[in-house]
Amino acid sequence: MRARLRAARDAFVAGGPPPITPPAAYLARLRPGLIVASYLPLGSEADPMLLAQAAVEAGCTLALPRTTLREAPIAFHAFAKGAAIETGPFGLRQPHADTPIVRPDILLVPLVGFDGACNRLGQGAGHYDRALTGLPDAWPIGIAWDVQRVAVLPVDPWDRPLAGIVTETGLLERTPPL
Ligand SMILES: Nc1nc2c(c(=O)[nH]1)N(C=O)[C@@H](CNc1ccc(C(=O)N[C@@H](CCC(=O)O)C(=O)O)cc1)CN2
Ligand SMILES: Nc1ncnc2c1ncn2[C@@H]1O[C@H](COP(=O)(O)OP(=O)(O)OP(=O)(O)O)[C@@H](O)[C@H]1O
Repeated sequence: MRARLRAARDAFVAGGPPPITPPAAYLARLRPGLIVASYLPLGSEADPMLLAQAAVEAGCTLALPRTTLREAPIAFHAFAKGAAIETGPFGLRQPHADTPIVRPDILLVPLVGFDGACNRLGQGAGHYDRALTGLPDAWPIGIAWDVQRVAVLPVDPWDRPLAGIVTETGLLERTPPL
């Protein structure tokens, strides 16, 4: 399923990716001082840039994930405009190790696949599942292209669902809310 969804994502983006714009329910949650974790897209991943920009405009602090080994948990580092970015494992663009580690309030989450119940299929390393288990009060929203939607994803006990998913056509909200 991961291989099929990555191929669908590549084909979609090859046609010229549309922008993903911030939905009203996301904008309504932004408050000065909140920490919003974004990510820098890899390959054909959906780009959360416009949502990250809206967070900065609302006075939020941006954070980015940092990965060392596939086996190790990810950490979120504060990211200030103009701060240096380095290339890490898998070609990920990420903040330097010496920038402060922070605890996000809102997370823009990359994904390989999602379903109508806002279940998420990731890279298979458990990075976001583990991070979200440690952030039970945070609001996680997935960022994706509509072609990444499947009817039903298999759910494992450790899988963390998302509060919603934003695609190029709008916001899918989880019912009941997280
Ligand atoms: N842009 C982005 N940043 C992110 C993630 C992500 O999915 N996307 N992560 C989410 O957890 C974390 C990094 N974790 C990762 C874990 C495994 C692989 C991985 O196995 N990649 C495969 C195949 C990639 C492909 O074909 O698209 C590989 O390189 O072999 C990548 C990232 C944190 N930062
Ligand atoms: N809270 C956790 N603590 C320890 N291990 C975890 C936790 N959550 C997931 N894992 C481990 O991570 C591995 C990968 O999980 P899974 O395949 O569901 O990842 P995924 O859905 O691709 O999402 P992502 O990698 O982004 O979190 C599993 O072997 C699982 O045991």
